[in-house]
Amino acid sequence: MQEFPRAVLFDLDGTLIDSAGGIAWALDRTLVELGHAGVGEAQARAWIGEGARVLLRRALRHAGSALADDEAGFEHAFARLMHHYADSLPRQAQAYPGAEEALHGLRGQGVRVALCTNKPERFIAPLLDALAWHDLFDGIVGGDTLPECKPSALPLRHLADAFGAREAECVMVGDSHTDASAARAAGMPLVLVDYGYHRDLDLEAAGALAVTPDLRSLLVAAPA
Ligand SMILES: O=C(O)COP(=O)(O)O
Ligand SMILES: [Mg+2]
Repeated sequence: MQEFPRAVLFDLDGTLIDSAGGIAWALDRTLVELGHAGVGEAQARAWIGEGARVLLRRALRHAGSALADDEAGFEHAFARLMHHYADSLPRQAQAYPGAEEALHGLRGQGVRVALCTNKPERFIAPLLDALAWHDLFDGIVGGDTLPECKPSALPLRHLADAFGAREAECVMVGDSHTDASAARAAGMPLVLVDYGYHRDLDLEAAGALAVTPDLRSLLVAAPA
């Protein structure tokens, strides 16, 4: 990073926490309840990143379920997923090594730290409780907080605005093409993690300032 940012916006799933096992558990319970086979974690990982509705629609299509394209049926299935999703939060609360240290370190350096996730907003506070990450974020935007979610630029612009910062003075840190596209649309510098759920994303070609295996590398760019 050439200049130290005023704010760092973090994606959640696949970037700060390895939540795929918990999300897959909730998805499979939903699918089985609807009479389909579960898909397992490896398959679910490939569908995470564009919010829970996209995840469920992909899973229903994969299962050949008519509910994927039936509005009322889909809403019923989505309500079941949300029910199981709430129960899965303790399983989702797996921080990646270095994530918590990076968050504390940035805050200690006076950088504003925000959560910019496509996860439904209602689950964020309980998940932060489970992680004991209560007061770590200066701003939080979930997938249904605003009229548009990532890959729209809106959540990123909203957070930059809330911090009185220009987009170019912030950094978006994420794992997937939704993060990369949102950062590009917002004109915000991007850092990608090389783990996570980056289906369809060519890490080297995504235009990131850096691709990192460890979020603690964000602290290296701090001014002396
Ligand atoms: O819920 C999702 O699909 C992904 O959430 P994320 O934006 O934190 O990766
Ligand atoms: Mg993600």
